[in-house]
Amino acid sequence: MKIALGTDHAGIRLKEDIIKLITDLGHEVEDLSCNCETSVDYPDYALPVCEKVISGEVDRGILICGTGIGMSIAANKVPGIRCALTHDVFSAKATREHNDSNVLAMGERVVGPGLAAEIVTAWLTTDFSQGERHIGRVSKIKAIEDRYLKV
Ligand SMILES: O=C(CO)[C@H](O)[C@H](O)[C@H](O)COP(=O)(O)O
Repeated sequence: MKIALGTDHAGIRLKEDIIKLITDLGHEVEDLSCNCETSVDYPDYALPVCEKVISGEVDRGILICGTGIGMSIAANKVPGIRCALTHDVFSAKATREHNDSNVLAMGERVVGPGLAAEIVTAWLTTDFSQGERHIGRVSKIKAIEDRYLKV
């Protein structure tokens, strides 16, 4: 798969480890993160990653900020993005199986590099279950987007 990665200044320290991990798992990384530790604004890094996912240029996106919260809020404003803010391995698997999440958000101030690696590995190696109930629920998320896009 092709994975777009975006971090702000508060997620930058996890970046190199995550790039190496994704590459070691056999995937390609497009790094759209900030390049420095000066303060930047997370929506500016969430949006390009989400646009790549929506356009199909990449298969999935990973976003890292201090808590993962700002990135996930911004990402979930983009129609078609199902961004999961995830800080444990169980949820990383569940959100792929149940929600078919296409973006993962994590907080560098919340998880250490070891747990972050386990979360990313679980998220990248788990498929959507294709269960009928899950397909129906994901369709209902799309219906909510469609409703508000018409306004
Ligand atoms: O949006 C966030 C918090 O919900 C992100 O974690 C940001 O990275 C964080 O707000 C950055 O904080 P800073 O004090 O500007 O470093």
